[in-house]
Amino acid sequence: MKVSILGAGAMGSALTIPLADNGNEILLWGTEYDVDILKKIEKGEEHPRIGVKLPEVQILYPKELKKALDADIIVLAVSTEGVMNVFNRIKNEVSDSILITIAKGLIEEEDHVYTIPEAIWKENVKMRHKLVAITGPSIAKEVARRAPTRVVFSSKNLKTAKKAMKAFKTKYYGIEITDDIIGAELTSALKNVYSIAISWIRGYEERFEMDLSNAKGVLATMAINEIAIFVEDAGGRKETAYGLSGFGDLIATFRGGRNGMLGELLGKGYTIDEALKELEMRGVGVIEGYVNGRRAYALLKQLEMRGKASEDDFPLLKAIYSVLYEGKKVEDVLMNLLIEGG
Ligand SMILES: NC(=O)c1ccc[n+]([C@@H]2O[C@H](COP(=O)([O-])OP(=O)(O)OC[C@H]3O[C@@H](n4cnc5c(N)ncnc54)[C@H](O)[C@@H]3O)[C@@H](O)[C@H]2O)c1
Repeated sequence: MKVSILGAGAMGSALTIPLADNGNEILLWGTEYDVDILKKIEKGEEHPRIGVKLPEVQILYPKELKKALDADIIVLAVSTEGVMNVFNRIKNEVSDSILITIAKGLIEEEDHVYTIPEAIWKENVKMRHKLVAITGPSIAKEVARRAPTRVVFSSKNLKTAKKAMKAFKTKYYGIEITDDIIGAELTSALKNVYSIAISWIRGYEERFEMDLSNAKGVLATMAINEIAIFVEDAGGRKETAYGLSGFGDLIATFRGGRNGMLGELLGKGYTIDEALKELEMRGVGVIEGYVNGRRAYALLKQLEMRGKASEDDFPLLKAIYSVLYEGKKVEDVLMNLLIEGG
C-alpha cells in the first residue's frame, strides 16, 4: 500500500519501520518544525529523536503537502496541538484514504472540548468510517528498534481498522482492533494526565529519601478506575480503559516521558510555574498532559452539565487539576487521596 505520514517527529518516523518491513511505499511529510529532521534523514543520518536511520522513504518538505495526499493511508502523526491545524489543510482531499491519528490528547475549540475523532468528524463527516486511531503502549524508540509492541487500532468501521492493520502488522508489531474509538482516544488522552499524578510519588521518594511503592499502587489504581468511569460516562466502554489503551499504556509510560518529568518536579515540591519553567530550561517540548489536564476537567464539567457524569467520582482528577491550575501543592492533596481516597 501507499502510506503517507504527516509529521516527522518521533512517532511518525518510528512507524516507517514496521511499514517498510511490510513492503509499503512510504512518503514522510514534515511540518515547518521538522525541516532539520528531514534534512538529516535525507543525508542518511540517524533520526535525532529516535536514534535510528529510517528505511527508504520519500521525503516531502512543508510546501509539498499536496503530494502526500495521494495515498491509501494517511497517518496524521503530529502532536495534539497540530492535529486540527494539519487536518483542516487536508480535510477536503482525503475522503478516499484511510486516515490514522496517533496523538494522545483532547481538542478545545470555542470553549468546547472534543476527543480527536469527534473534532475530525465535525469537520468532515465522511471520515466517520475512514478514521482509525492508534492507542496503547508504543514508545517510539522501541517501535523503531523493533522491540515487541502490541497496540490497538480502533475505528467505527472494523473493516477500515482491519485494512489499516494489514499495512502495519509485523512479527514484532502486534495489533488488536476495536470499534470503541471514543473510549480508546479518551483513555489515552487521560492516561497522559493521570501519569502526572503517579509521578508525584517519584518526586516524593527523592525528596523524603524513602520508597513509596505502596502509594504508587494506590494512585495507579485510582487513576485507572477514574479513567474507566470517565470513558463510560462519555459513551465508551470501561474495558477499553482496563486494556492496552489505558492500563497497558499507563504501565509503559508513567516512569518516563514529559508528563512524568512534570509530575516528578511537582512531587519534589516545585510549584507548577517553577516546574514548567524548569522544563522549559531543559528544552523539553510541549507537555501534553498539562494542557489536557485542563481540557479533561472541562470535558468532565460538560458531561456533568448534561447529567452524564458526577465530579464526585473523580477525586484524583480534581486533585490533579487543583495542582496544575489552582495553585495547590502536591502535599496539600496527596495524603487525603492516599489514605481516604480523596
Ligand atoms: N513518542 C511516542 O512514544 C508516542 C507514542 C504514541 C503516541 N504518541 C503521540 O504522538 C504524538 C506525537 O508525539 P511525538 O513523540 O512523535 O512528538 P514529537 O515532538 O517528536 O513530534 C511532534 C510532531 O508534531 C508536529 N507539530 C507539533 N506542534 C505542531 C503544530 N502546532 N502544528 C503542526 N504540527 C505540529 C511536529 O512538527 C512533529 O511532526 C503525541 O500526541 C503523542 O502523545 C507518541
